[in-house]
Amino acid sequence: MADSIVESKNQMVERKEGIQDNPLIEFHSILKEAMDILNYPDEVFELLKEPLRFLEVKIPVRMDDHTTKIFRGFRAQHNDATGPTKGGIRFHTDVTPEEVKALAGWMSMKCGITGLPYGGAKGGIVCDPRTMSLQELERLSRGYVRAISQIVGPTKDIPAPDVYTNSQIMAWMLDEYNFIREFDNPGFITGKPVALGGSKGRETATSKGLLYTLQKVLEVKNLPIKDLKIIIQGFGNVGSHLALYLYELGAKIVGISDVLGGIYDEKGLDIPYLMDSRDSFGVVTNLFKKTISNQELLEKECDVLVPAALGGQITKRNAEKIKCQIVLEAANGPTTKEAINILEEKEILVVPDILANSGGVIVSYFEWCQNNQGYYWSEREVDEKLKEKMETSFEQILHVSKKYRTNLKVAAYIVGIQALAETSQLRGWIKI
Ligand SMILES: NC(=O)C1=CN([C@@H]2O[C@H](COP(=O)(O)OP(=O)(O)OC[C@H]3O[C@@H](n4cnc5c(N)ncnc54)[C@H](O)[C@@H]3O)[C@@H](O)[C@H]2O)C=CC1
Ligand SMILES: O=C(O)CCC(=O)C(=O)O
Repeated sequence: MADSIVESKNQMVERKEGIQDNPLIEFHSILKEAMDILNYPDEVFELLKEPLRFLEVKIPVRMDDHTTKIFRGFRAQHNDATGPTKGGIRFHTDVTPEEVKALAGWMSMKCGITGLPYGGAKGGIVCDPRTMSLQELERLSRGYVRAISQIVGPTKDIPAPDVYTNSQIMAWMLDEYNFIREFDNPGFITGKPVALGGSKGRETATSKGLLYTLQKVLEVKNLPIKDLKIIIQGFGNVGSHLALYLYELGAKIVGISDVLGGIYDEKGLDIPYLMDSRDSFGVVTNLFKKTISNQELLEKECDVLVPAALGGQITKRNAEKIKCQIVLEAANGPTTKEAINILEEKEILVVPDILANSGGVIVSYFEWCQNNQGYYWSEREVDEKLKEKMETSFEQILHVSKKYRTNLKVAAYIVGIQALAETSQLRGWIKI
């Protein structure tokens, strides 16, 4: 969710254009391909294909009209061999158990790739925060924490923001947790406001990480960033900040979109204006008369296409029509395995989510470290450490992709799986 929540009820009709395949099946299929290359026994696949723990809860919330609504929530903890589990919480009408399980698995991969002392987790609540008041959202956030409090905590499982959640929601969740556990460590949750122990640089960390990854890719491809034509799907926390960084470096952002549709201008869009004009849910296209659909936007010609909204956006149904040189996966799971194969045949490079968008969890880790030591870093320190981790992870995955002659997606899984398999073996859970 974008930076702050304002109390606005978005009455516009949402155009559901995403083509959502089953993300858990997606996770399994690439997991299997990577395991086959590693020649790991089936027991490793059996261990990693589903989370070790999955909790489904019902959250009764008193609504402003005095009725009680029961919300469905989930928390999946994929693997805690390496350390506590870690991952965001999504508020969305389409959240499903399969999606949360896949997202938790992807979090494990990210933590393995970047060498964080965590396994993956993810949470979700089936709700439409755009139609709820601030008070209803606060009661829902607090209710969720009460419902999952037994299985989370600063040394067990550490939540963070994801789609349609933000630092204010993290603050309410922290406050509720501190009621339940008296005063526990603020490291129970990350992505908090800086005034409550949040890290400088967390708000923009995912976008910064994407920028550092893209810069490495462009270096390899010998492409200057200036005047590159870029399209970004999704203009929330991740998409909008990335757009601004690229715009400031001289790239031409020719298209952006939000849940209502897209805008496109081959002369380039005024990103600072769009940033100032978007609402707290990352919606800005409602201010324009001439819009196109999200699917049309994805199919426009550009150099770099950045899906930064939801999963399952580029599939076998539209991959043939994608016209770019690089797909930079900012969202989790935006490109299906079948689509990646089609894009590869078209010589389009797919930079995988579990590498490219790991800046968020990296700075969340920095936030947790700062909370644990009670000593806080400058934005510059955070940024330098983030850049170093992003670049090292990219180099490692590039190396593995060359070694095994495979694409970056499978290479990223290989690195993530190896890290998890090593700690799981050391604990005596599996034998590789
Ligand atoms: N926030 C973070 O730190 C991280 C986020 N991600 C991933 O990045 C993606 C975006 O997350 P945030 O920017 O944080 O979310 P956000 O809630 O701030 O923004 C979401 C954006 O996507 C748009 N959107 C929603 N549904 C859409 C649809 N069907 N078609 C097109 N646009 C749609 C919204 O209008 C909004 O502009 C998600 O996939 C998330 O899991 C990944 C790593 C970390
Ligand atoms: O910051 C975190 O801990 C998790 C961020 C997240 O949910 C993600 O990378 O998908």
